[in-house]
Amino acid sequence: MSNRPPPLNTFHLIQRLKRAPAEHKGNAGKVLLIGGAPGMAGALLLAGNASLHLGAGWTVLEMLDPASAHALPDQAELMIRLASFDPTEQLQAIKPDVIAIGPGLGFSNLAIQWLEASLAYPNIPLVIDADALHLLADIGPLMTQLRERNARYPNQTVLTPHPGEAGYLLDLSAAEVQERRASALTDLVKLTQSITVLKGQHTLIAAPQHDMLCCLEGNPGMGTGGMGDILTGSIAAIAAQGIHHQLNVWEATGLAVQLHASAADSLVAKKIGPIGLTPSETILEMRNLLNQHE
Ligand SMILES: NC(=O)C1=CN([C@@H]2O[C@H](COP(=O)(O)OP(=O)(O)OC[C@H]3O[C@@H](n4cnc5c(N)ncnc54)[C@H](OP(=O)(O)O)[C@@H]3O)[C@@H](O)[C@H]2O)[C@@H](O)CC1
Ligand SMILES: Nc1ncnc2c1ncn2[C@@H]1O[C@H](COP(=O)(O)OP(=O)(O)O)[C@@H](O)[C@H]1O
Repeated sequence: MSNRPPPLNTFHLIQRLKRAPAEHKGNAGKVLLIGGAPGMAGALLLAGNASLHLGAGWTVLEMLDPASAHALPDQAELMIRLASFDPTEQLQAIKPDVIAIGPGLGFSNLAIQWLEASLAYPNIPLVIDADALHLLADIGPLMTQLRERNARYPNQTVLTPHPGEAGYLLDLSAAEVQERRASALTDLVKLTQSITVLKGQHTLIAAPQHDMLCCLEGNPGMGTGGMGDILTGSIAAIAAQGIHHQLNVWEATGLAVQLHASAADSLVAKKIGPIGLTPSETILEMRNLLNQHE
């Protein structure tokens, strides 16, 4: 008998995202994405593109790289601005419905300040990925802040580590995490008290209030830099729509994980990959799947 957790089965949730005729961008929510330090602006742009194409009402990027913090003519929908030096004040001004932080964030003082301010921002979905996970592992008070946030606002915070990041949080190597993925995820949930997505082949998700589920879709074509960044933007966009469409953060996370992996499978079935499959192509296929099932 297999010990594998039950499979993710989320596509029935897509109906809840169906838009009523009078709906407007306010009903689809405002996503704020934070990251894109020098050399890694692409990570934040990919997350932003995923948020845009997965249906967020507004997608705002706080870009840490000054050279990249300007509007892009071919992606004019993205509201790209230079990351403020006063994150708390900026969050009060933007009033996001969902925050996602980490893609290409780096480890600067400003990155730390943005993570502190995001953790302190009350009671909205918060997705923490990539370099922000390293900061949580390295800086004890940030981990304490995360646990306090989860005690106050349960089921609102999502962590999306790949095996390397999971190992960093647990003081294990990526290989050790891979040897015992399910128990590593249980340890991560205990440590962080968050909805946690352990990425890699057969992505696992679990939370303090939810049993573990396993994504059976996905393929090695997904091993391309930026593929995780688009998952972060997708979770944020679906969680943002979920606020007015009765989809909670656990459901939004599961749906994004399954859509992401299924989109990659669908592209491979069309011979677009596995070799050379790109995150940008995967975003567009996720949008196709979302609208097919709507
Ligand atoms: N266009 C851009 O601007 C992009 C910018 N990006 C940004 O760059 C920053 C750093 O990200 P990164 O990709 O450079 O390295 P990072 O993810 O910290 O570590 C990689 C190591 O982790 C492990 N590992 C990972 N997956 C595994 C698995 N399934 N199974 C097993 N192990 C696995 C593996 O460790 P190993 O096995 O080698 O010990 C691997 O070597 C971050 O901010 C990101 O957002 C990127 O998103 C790319 C596009
Ligand atoms: N062999 C595989 N099978 C299924 N999914 C995979 C495989 N390799 C990578 N993935 C998926 O691709 C994504 C890679 O994310 P991540 O490592 O964070 O990328 P990046 O940091 O470059 O954005 C994750 O969602 C992971 O589950």
